[in-house]
Amino acid sequence: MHVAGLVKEFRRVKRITGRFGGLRTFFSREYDVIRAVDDVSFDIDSGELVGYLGPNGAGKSTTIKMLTGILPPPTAGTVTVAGRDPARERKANALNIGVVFGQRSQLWWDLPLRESFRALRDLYGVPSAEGERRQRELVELLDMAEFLDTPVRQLSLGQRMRGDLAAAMLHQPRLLYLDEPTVGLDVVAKQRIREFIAHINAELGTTVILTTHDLEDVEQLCRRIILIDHGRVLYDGGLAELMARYAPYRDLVVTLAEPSDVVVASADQVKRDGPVVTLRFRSDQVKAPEIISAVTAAYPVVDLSVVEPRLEAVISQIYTQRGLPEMVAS
Ligand SMILES: Nc1ncnc2c1ncn2[C@@H]1O[C@H](COP(=O)(O)OP(=O)(O)OP(=O)(O)O)[C@@H](O)[C@H]1O
Repeated sequence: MHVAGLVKEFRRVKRITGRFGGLRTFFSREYDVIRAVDDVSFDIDSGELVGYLGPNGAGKSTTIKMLTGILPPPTAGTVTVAGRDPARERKANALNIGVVFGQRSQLWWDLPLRESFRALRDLYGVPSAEGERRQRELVELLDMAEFLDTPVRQLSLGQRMRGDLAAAMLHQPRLLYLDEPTVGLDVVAKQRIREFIAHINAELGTTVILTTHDLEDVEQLCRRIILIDHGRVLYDGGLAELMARYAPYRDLVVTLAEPSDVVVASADQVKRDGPVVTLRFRSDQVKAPEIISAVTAAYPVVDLSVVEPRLEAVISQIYTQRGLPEMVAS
């Protein structure tokens, strides 16, 4: 997939307030232009699993919609998916891709899942024996046998999401777009969905583009992330590299036999709460055992643990200051 200089602008009628505002807005010819995607470029190779992340309103869904061809051609720039322009070759592109929008089901509300699956297999022209085999596999992987004959409207959110994922995979697309596939799910249901995503990526080689606000999804699944804000790419690279660059430290949390400050070389005390002291050290310059030895040699230690920086801390700082920080403070 190749995306170059992608721009999408929306025109929105300017709202007029005051007397007869609603009516005047209705007849108005004045527009505001919203640049939802602003010069985005990236390449994604076959078999990658990439997190496409950003705060609310960053332009993620708009990008995904252009990649799937749901939206008309972009304001500027190009998108090529498997050699095709998705907006102009929508049908051919559809055979190559699967899409799941977590907030909105693609299934037929009144039909049982089994019927929805059959209709989709027909729609995509999947030969019936092959379709049956894939369906059986998906039903097993997502543990759906119990509710296969239940109308979609009666399914729980977790069941419905599993149904949507299976529906998107029945024609075995090379590329799967997932827009918040775990939104609103409990921890067990989220875990099941994550395992499924990891499975299809590893076993079928499906390329996955994942949009989510759940950073545990990202930590567990993505090696690479593309981070956007205000329609622009802030970061495109490895998750490990992001952490190493912006949070190259570890915390050693020590509980002492009695309250005291701790002074050791190569680590700074960043917090003290009674006998519990937090020491921070650069993990690229000094190893945890060295700090632990120094502390235990000089202080009566009751308990200790090493705490890794959280992706959440890095991402929330990037969102708050709307750009990449020098280094994340905490
Ligand atoms: N059809 C549309 N008409 C006008 N403006 C739109 C339209 N779709 C999106 N926008 C605007 O474009 C911007 C980006 O929206 P988009 O839905 O792509 O963000 P997002 O990153 O997916 O956000 P979220 O995480 O909240 O889903 C927002 O300011 C939004 O209001």
